[in-house]
Amino acid sequence: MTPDVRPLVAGNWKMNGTRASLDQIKAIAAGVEGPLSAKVEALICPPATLLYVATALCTDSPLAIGAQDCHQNPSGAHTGDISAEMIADCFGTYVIVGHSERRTDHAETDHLVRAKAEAAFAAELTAIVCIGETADERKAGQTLDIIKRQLSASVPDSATPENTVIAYEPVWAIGTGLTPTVEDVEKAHAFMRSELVARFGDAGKKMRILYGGSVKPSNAKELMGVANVDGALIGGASLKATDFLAIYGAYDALLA
Ligand SMILES: O=C[C@H](O)COP(=O)(O)O
Repeated sequence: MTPDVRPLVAGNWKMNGTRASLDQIKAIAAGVEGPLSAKVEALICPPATLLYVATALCTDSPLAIGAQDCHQNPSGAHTGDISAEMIADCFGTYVIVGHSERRTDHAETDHLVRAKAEAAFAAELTAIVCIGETADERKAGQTLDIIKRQLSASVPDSATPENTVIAYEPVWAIGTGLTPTVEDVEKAHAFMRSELVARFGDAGKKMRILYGGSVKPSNAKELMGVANVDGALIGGASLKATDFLAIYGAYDALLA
């Protein structure tokens, strides 16, 4: 955790979820009602097909709804893409950009990810900019070099604590059940904090840095308790309301 920074517990549903899954969103929205919501923010990013109906379900809820990607342009001939403006038009407030699955499946570069984050800012969305090393890069001892390059190249100069969240997701930890040691998470997050402060000054002290990669109810308290870990980006465990809420609820003990 970082002093005076409101953590964010975010779920990324990836390419999962149909209308039947809206019951999980309803349960999460109901589950995050209560005193903890003043201290910890909750977000679900369903597939784009569910975005509008999900925001409609959450109008009176502290649960925020976001999207998983946006195009870098505001409109135009880009079949199959959605713009940041369209997400805002559906009342989404966040968009994930640069997830490693997009970097791999769609060959997204740091330069493109930065342009997408800028498009998000223009539509008054908060961008969750994802970074993280692969297993080979880790084995080669390049973790901090990769983090440094991706942070510097993917995060726009106009980033602020309000419009930007960083999500550190070691690629080898995503969906594998593997997580870095607490010491490794602490080291990576301390490094990102120092890089953000060097670039953005005081604003860099307040920018949230999430950890993502096999976060589960069983390891949430330990991971969320690490210095400079300001929440989680959760894949698989966010699909079930009970698991998501158990992770969110880990802050009950951490903030007690
Ligand atoms: O965006 C979320 C991450 O890729 C983590 O996924 P996971 O929790 O299934 O490992």
